[in-house]
Amino acid sequence: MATSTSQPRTLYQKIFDSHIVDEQDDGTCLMYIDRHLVHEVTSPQAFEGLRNTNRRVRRTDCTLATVDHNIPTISRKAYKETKSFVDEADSRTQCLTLEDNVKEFGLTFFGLSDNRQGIVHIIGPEQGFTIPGATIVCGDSHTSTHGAFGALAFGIGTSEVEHVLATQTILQKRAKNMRIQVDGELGPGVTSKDIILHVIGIIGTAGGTGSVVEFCGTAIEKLSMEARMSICNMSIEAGARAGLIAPDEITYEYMKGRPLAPKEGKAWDDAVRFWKTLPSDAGAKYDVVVNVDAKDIPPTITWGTSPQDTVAITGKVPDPKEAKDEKRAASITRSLEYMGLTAGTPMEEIKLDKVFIGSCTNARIEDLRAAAKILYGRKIAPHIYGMLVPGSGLVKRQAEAEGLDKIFTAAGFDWREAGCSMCLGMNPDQLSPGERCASTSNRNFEGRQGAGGRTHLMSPAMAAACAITGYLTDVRKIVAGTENKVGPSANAPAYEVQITDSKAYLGELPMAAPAPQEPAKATTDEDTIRDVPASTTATSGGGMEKFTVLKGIAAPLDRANIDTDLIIPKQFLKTIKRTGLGSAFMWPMRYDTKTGEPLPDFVLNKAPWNKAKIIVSRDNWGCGSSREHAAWAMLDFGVRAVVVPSIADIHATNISKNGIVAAILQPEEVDQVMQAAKAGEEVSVSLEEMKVTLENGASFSFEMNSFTRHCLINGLDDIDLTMEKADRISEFEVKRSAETPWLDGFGYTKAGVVGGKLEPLMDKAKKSVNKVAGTDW
Ligand SMILES: CC(C)[C@H](C(=O)O)[C@@H](O)C(=O)O
Ligand code: SF4
Repeated sequence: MATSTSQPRTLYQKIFDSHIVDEQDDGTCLMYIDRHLVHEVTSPQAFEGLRNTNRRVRRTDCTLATVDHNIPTISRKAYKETKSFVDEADSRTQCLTLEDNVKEFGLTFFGLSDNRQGIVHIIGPEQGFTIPGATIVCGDSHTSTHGAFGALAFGIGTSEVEHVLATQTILQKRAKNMRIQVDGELGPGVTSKDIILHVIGIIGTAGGTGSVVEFCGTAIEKLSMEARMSICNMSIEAGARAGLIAPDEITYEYMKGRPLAPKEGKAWDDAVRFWKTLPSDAGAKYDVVVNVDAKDIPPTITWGTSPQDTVAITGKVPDPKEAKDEKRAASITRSLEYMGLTAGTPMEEIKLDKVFIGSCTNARIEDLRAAAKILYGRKIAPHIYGMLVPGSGLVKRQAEAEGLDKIFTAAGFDWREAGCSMCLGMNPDQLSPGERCASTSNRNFEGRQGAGGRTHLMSPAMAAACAITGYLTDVRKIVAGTENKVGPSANAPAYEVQITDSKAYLGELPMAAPAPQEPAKATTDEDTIRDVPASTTATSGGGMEKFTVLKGIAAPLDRANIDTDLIIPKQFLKTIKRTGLGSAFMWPMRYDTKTGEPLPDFVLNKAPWNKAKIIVSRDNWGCGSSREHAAWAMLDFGVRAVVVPSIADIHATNISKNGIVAAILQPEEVDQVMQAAKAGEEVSVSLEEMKVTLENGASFSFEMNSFTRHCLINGLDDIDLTMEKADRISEFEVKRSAETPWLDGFGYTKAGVVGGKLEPLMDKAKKSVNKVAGTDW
């Protein structure tokens, strides 16, 4: 089915249309993928799949791998090899497994000995691997970050990672177009992080579900690339499939000279000419438009356990009595309890234990500069532990060249090595139960930074202000010297820092050649889920069983926004297998997080629901991370269907790839299924009739894309189906090479390094001076 190109189109539609390899009548498209980023958590099972089927990686030149989630952020001075450097056994196994896989499949890899290693969403843009107009995927939900370049970038699950590795394509349906327009001037102390938190507060964590969001307006156009990345990064927290910002002169200036960007000369000129055709046409239609006035955005933080729980720093903890309905009141009450907060408390009276400045949202050089501006000449409060984790080895080097590390350490921060760190705590950087943290990361879910930990999201400048007073703090007061808490020097001297060009280190090669590794040892399932009692249900273990009609007990999980961190928390993501995760399903709600003992009152621990085949829940089921482990845990527990009013996009794909059906019903219909589930009645889900039926005869229809239904009913592996289209993919590649040749092949040469030393790139670096104290926001 050809798409008409005569109509005005959005940026999203243009990129989508130009990447279609094949389209079926039901709108399912085979989309070509230009760039694939790979990390250690979501790739082991995908490589195993390739190995089991004797498949190779189709485009090694378009695939870039790094380690980021599991690695310790302690000094690497003593690093010799991963085997002895990563203490925790399961983390070590995942890191070593990736090292083995990149060797076996011939991929470019930034390992622990490479200065270019870092969080996957920081290194892609840094290297120029992220390119306007491209399609970019990674087994990670924050792939949306790369949309800041006008690239269509989205997170995928592990089955899709395998699909992309094998075929360089992915199956996609067209999303809705949503425009979020932010016009006007931002107030003092307001940053791009405040913009995105404010927007999520308005539209909610499901506001963007099924849509690709384009951010535009004068406030967005003025932002730097790094600030734009923070916004697109968190579009996944708004439920969007992807976030986009049209490329412009700021984009081209950022890209120029990066190792993998088109080289200056004809290649560069051709690429820029092409990129200039990408912005949305005048008159392009959007399904939803949200307008925001920049002056209405305050410095914004979160108070609760969802990124939509936002409040101005000058505000108060919300009162459930003022909630719009009972469901919202119940959810506020639950969040307040978890967060240890009392309704009506002024936010600035809330005392903190830790401050984390890091993550793929806010660990770039400009974020560090913003924090340094506030911290210069000041000390963090005595009761605070402050952790500063640069997003990549190159960001770290850059910060050190500018003297920022000295500002941080003089203030009392711990200056670490690059990685995801306490954003998610898959490594040792974690909150202890009850600890409260000001964090520049993107998720404040229950247990996100450590079981029982409490997270308040905010910008780097705000986090720095919080570190100084030890309380949630309005950064504007620090700048004005009017804060009234523990004493920073109100008259901290103005400080000027030489800011070197942030491309100065891009040509660098690894610190040392990694030592040869022994093959990785497989983690046992017992190791991975050692604290959890065994599942009472049979383990199906991966594969895709046919689905026609399912009848069984439905377990009621009567709450909205059950995120994938709740479905399966981080400690269970360290497995390199797909099986054995059933006993970890819904772990934070199912077990006492301190003792690991099952909570007898939790529905999945009680008959008859401990044998549930169906889950009934509320809005936005499966939001958050792209971890397919959530689907594997459900399957292993015995769940083959979910009945919900809405479901997050990536999770929906993940469960369908594992033979689990999502029946999306109207909220009132879900109410009835919920009642039946609570009564312990059996529910039937028929994919043949596309109906959910209750024991009392009530029956509700649901819809599903016909290709997904066909695969589910027949238990088909879509990699096999795509492999049949190999000729079409090859034809597409020939066309791509002719039209956009800069997308082919890796640009790494030794050009950036002469005799082991940096080329004059460093000398060429523009030097600029930036005031780092005062009010120059
Ligand atoms: C581990 C990975 C699957 C996950 C994601 O998809 O987002 C992680 O990066 C996160 O932030 O929760
Ligand atoms: S959100 Fe956190 S854990 Fe996920 S990729 Fe970003 S830094 Fe890593």
